[in-house]
Amino acid sequence: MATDPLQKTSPEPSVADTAAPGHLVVFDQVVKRYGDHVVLDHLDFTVDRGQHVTLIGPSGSGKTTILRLLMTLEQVSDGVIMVDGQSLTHMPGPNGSLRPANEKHQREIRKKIGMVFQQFNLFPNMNVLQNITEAPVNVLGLDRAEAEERARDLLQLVGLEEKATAHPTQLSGGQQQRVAIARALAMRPEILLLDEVTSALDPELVHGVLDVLRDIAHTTDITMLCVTHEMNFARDISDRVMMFDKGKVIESGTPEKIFGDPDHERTREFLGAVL
Ligand SMILES: Nc1ncnc2c1ncn2[C@@H]1O[C@H](COP(=O)(O)OP(=O)(O)OP(=O)(O)O)[C@@H](O)[C@H]1O
Repeated sequence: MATDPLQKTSPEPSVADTAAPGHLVVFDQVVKRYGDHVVLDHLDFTVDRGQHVTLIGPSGSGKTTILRLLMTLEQVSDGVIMVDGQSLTHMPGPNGSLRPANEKHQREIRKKIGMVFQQFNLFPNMNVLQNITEAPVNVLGLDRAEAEERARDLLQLVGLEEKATAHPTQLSGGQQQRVAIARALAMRPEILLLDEVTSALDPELVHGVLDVLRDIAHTTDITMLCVTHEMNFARDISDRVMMFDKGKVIESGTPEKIFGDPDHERTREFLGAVL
């Protein structure tokens, strides 16, 4: 019988084995600037373990930047990000001081986070199985046989068990994106970041990918942060929807509240344009 692909079977190196109670993700007065352009403006929000949070808002409001900061693809200009009780942005310095986190510190915390991008970013020279096992073997140090078993379970989860030896160019965009989802999950992340994962797909391929993600949202306890323009999907999977404008959360609430009866005029305008 296939094992649950999202169930942890062996202990993996973790920086926070003594996981702090409380919020899994904390943004505390986070500022991100590019030159004079303030993209995130003293942003505060939290995400609890197991929550599914969707970020919506106009183009350029800073949604992708939030995911890229969590993935440490970008660094904060100011403020603190905490993940599972540990600072992603800072580390202890001399004499009890704090200094900006270095790459090694961030790499350990980032093991808790997986991301799926708009462009699938699969390794073109590797087959599907190799794409999924590469990081578990090389980053987590997992035994190859165990990584392959995990990968096959995940291929079943995303409905691609027949494609293990195919190369990315032999797959449709929707299939490639489902491989990318399996690849992110193969690291057994606690947090899954989804950045407009269907935006690059032909319309007829969108449903297959969203169905897989709905399934994951409804059947696992993974925490999700999702940037999407698929409002029905957001409604289906979200515990909370956060509406962004100009680098700030202008309102936040259940999907029923935000999609049904938003408080903010800007939210009504935005939803009027996209729904
Ligand atoms: N590397 C960069 N250098 C300069 N400006 C950047 C960089 N990355 C992002 N920006 C700017 O930051 C702002 C926020 O970008 P971000 O991608 O986070 O927005 P978004 O809300 O995700 O938008 P979209 O819905 O269009 O993806 C934009 O004005 C963008 O041009």
